[in-house]
Amino acid sequence: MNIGEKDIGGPGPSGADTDANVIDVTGLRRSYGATGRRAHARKGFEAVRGIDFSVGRGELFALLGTNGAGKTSTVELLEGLAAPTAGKVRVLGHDPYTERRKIRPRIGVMLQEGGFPSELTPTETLRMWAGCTTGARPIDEALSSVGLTRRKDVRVKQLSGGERRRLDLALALLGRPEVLFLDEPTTGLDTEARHETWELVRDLRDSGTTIVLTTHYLEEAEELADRLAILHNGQIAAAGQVTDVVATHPSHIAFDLPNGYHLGDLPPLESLGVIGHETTGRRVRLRTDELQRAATGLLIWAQDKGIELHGLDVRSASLEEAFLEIAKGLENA
Ligand SMILES: Nc1ncnc2c1ncn2[C@@H]1O[C@H](COP(=O)(O)OP(=O)(O)OP(=O)(O)O)[C@@H](O)[C@H]1O
Repeated sequence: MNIGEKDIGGPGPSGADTDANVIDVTGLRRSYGATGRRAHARKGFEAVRGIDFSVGRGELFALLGTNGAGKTSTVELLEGLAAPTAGKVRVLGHDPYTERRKIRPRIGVMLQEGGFPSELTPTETLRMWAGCTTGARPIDEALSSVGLTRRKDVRVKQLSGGERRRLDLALALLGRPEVLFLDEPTTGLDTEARHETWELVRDLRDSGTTIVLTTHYLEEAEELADRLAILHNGQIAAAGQVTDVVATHPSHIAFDLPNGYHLGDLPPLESLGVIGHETTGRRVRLRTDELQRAATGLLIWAQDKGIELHGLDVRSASLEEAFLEIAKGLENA
């Protein structure tokens, strides 16, 4: 069976949730080491500082952030592994901490480190896990859904890093979760294994599973996320669809200035909507919020002069550039 087939990711048993939102987070805070006693009250360290977001049914929502931004601290609250210091979390209409027994059978969690016994085979590992999973899928189906059928009787210690991550995913999917939490699912994988995992995740989303993904890889969020939030120092620095987050940052045009021409020979840069430029040797880089206007003006100029712009590169900001600018802006704030 393929992971994309409808019966694995689709909504499971119905619960208290009737809204379109599967996850709702309001004013969420989490502190470590705080004590509540008045006489010796200690504030502790606040890792999550009042965040709000929601995730709709069937959406793939990515939480991005630098090291220590508060991603894991947030996701643990969604998974019901800890209680918030303040604010509210609802997953499938329930408080994931106080009503964990209600939501646990309906969520799947892929942690950063699976840590299963290395002497067992994937089949044995899944069988052991199935024993404590409500409504577990057949083991062979779970193995084939992540492409591990051929490796099902090899010891875990002999699996590659990518195969182990796929076994992690198979465990998270064993109970046919409605909501899946993926904590850095491709860290340490090579490019090919990463792309294979992306295919599996896309199939799951297409089959209706709601997915919360944390990742360091901006390209991963760009490839997979319907919406994302960038966390920085426990707060949301930017949020929305990838195109929204990227659209607030300048696009780039780069080209080699033809021999015999100088920067001053170009049309006035402000008239092209250029907001910044730099040159390295003959290479010119322009920044603009009006990519079409700037590119058109430049190309018309080149055509009129009868010259070819070698090495021409015209592109919108990438998520990585937007992310770096947001982080830099916050550091300087
Ligand atoms: N148990 C803890 N006690 C005290 N501080 C903690 C604890 N766990 C995390 N922190 C701190 O809270 C902050 C947020 O950590 P968190 O692990 O949530 O970040 P993250 O975004 O997941 O980082 P990474 O990408 O490195 O995994 C960090 O400064 C971290 O040192």
